Amino acid sequence: MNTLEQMISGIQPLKAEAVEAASLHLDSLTKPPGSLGRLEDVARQLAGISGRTIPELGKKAVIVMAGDHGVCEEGVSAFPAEVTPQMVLNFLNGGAAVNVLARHTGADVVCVDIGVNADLEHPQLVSRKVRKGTRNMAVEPAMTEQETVDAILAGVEIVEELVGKGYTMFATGEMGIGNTTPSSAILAVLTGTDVGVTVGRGTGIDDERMRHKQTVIERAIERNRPNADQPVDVLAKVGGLEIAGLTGVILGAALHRCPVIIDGFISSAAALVASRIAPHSTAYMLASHLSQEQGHALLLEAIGLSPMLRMDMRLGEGTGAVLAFPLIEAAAKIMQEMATFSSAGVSTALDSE
Ligand SMILES: Cc1cc2ncn([C@H]3O[C@H](COP(=O)(O)O)[C@@H](O)[C@H]3O)c2cc1C
Ligand SMILES: O=C(O)c1cccnc1
Repeated sequence: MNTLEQMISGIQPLKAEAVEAASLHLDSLTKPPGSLGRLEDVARQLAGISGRTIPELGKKAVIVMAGDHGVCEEGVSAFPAEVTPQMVLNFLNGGAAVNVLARHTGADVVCVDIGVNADLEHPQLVSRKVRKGTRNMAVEPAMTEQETVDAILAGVEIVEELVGKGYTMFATGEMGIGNTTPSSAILAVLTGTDVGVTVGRGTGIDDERMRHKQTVIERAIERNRPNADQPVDVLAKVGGLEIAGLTGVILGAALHRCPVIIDGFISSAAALVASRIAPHSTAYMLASHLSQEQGHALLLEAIGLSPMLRMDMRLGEGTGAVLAFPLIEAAAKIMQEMATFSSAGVSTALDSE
């Protein structure tokens, strides 16, 4: 994999024959047709992704991309930027919410420094720093196009390495104080929606600060004039390093025919960009939960995804996505373990033979 263009051209649609074969298998199992609802949709999707009627899942990882944001200078978050590197150390020591939930669901946490504004060293840290934080997008473009492409390709490469180590399923996670601000900007630009609708409370800002956050985002869009038809331009001008890295993770998962579970608002902004860069990539995505962040429902709708869980969470880190892992695995087990009408000697519906 060399360039963004080569990578994009490698992303293929789902295998239609495997989806069809999975549908037939689902209807042969000892249950009324369709009665397992969205688990059946997931089973069909897993078949189309892997090309195997009966999917087999291996190791799973949540990739937590961490980066800082120049726009924090404008006072858009309830927390100071120093929290980003502090939380990275917390991830590496296993103490953050995503670590607990990933342990609970049997997933590994892969923590990546893609753009933290601090010198970090730790044996478990994946160091892929593109630069120390973005520039303040309210003043100038957050990143150059080259920095943006470098961050995307870093995400693709991390997935590639994990695939080589036997990982078959990925979840997106992120840490970056201020990152709901670029996420709202991306949503506004790529969907042509007013910032008043896409802005949200993030870590918990009050009404006054949220109005200020809205004007900061509006100023960033006005100053930088991102081209809505060029998703990489949007990502560069009003995005973030961890968002670009996650766009790469999602594209990398699609390239390697692996399911990728999308977390909350920020991860979904990365997914929206991925869907605009490579429309086939959406078929590899599963939306885990509906975040409380205003704008998340609109964001998922813009990608064409429907969330599996409603837990009123608004944390990020990949916390919602790792909680959805067992549901995906449950769908695969239905395909692997359920008896068919003929094997179990159960009568089929009245109007069939
Ligand atoms: C201790 C702490 C842990 C977090 N883990 C995720 N976030 C979440 O909050 C940030 C986005 O919200 P905003 O745009 O308002 O800054 C991101 O870092 C996101 O991952 C956290 C935030 C804090 C304070
Ligand atoms: O939905 C999210 O990912 C989210 C929402 C608020 C703050 N941080 C993350």
